Amino acid sequence: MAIFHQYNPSREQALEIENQRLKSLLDSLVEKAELNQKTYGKFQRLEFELLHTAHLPFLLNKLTTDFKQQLDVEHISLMLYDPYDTFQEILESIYPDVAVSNVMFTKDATQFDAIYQSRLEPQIRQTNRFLSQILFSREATVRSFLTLPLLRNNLIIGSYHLGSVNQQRFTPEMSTDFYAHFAQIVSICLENTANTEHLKHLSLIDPLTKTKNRRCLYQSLEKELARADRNMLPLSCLFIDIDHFKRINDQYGHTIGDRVLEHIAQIIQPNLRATDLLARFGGEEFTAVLPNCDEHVAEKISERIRHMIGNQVFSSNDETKFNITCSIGITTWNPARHTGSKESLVDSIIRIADDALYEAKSAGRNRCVWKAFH
Ligand SMILES: Nc1nc2c(ncn2[C@@H]2O[C@H](COP(=O)(O)OP(=O)(O)OP(=O)(O)O)[C@@H](O)[C@H]2O)c(=O)[nH]1
Repeated sequence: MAIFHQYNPSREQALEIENQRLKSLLDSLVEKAELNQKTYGKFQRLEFELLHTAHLPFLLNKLTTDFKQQLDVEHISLMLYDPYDTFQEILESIYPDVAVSNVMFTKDATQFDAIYQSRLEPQIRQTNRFLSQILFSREATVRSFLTLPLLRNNLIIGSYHLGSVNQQRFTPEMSTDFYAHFAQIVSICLENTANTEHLKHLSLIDPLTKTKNRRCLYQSLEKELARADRNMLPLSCLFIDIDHFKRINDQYGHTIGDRVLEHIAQIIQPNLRATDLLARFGGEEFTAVLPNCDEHVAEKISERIRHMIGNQVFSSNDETKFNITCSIGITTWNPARHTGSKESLVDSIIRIADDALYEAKSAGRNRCVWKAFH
């Protein structure tokens, strides 16, 4: 028996409507997938850029400044947990000339509680003016923002904040999956870069006095001499040595001797400019490199340092007061005058400053001697 379906216009119509509905659903899914693909590609490019940024200040500036456009926000800030000043030490010691903007450092982990309460996950806000003023600058107009906790091994290491003038930029229904993944990469990059840079920093400083060490001195002196040569500017070098330091150790003990050395570095440092370099050459001997400084200024600075050290009153463990003196050897390299070979210039300048120091010691100590570069 043959079965004939009767033509049913309303059924056809319903199918057509259903067909249209499915088609537009499919279109919107395709559109969403394409958008996701685009967003995925964008975040991948950002993450790739981060992973290839080896220097801390450039990484920070990338995050807070360069990425504004790619992340489609007007304001970005970063708060880093820095209980031991590790980040700040790296920036100050390795990159004193590079400015970093919109980065806050905190020793107080409870500051992150104020941002995240107990939920350490991406959070979108639209009306929290109080928090937005803390996270971004006071003047910034922020109508919606996203806060991303930066975590390593379940511990917070920082917080990354994206702020928009547009209230619809971050809405509660928005998915934050891509941002959460991005925050993980940011955390890894920050931690890795900070660790590597911290090791670099430690390899260049003297642990006792926190001045630069001899390795750093040689590296910097080479660079500074090349710069002085390019700019035709004089460069002076000071060798500062405490007189009869052995007696301090013998009389008051090694710990007091160490404390004196720390103190001496603190006395010398404020007499130098930010572009000068102070290093512990070894033992009780410090070296200062003074770019763009002729012999007259170098002698004045040396005399001031010598007086300040001589006037300082030190105390032993049993509160016995004592003074110390120092001798300073100085030399100046002037590219306008010294047109000879530049080979072993670093060694020569150190040798001549050291010779000048030897002369100061031989002449009775507690004095500055300038010796011409030859
Ligand atoms: N406390 C302490 N002493 C150190 C350190 N490094 C070197 N010294 C001491 O510094 C002293 C240097 O002695 P000398 O080289 O004889 O020089 P000086 O006694 O300062 O005599 P002059 O330099 O000739 O005036 C030695 O006793 C070293 O043990 C250190 O890191 N801490």
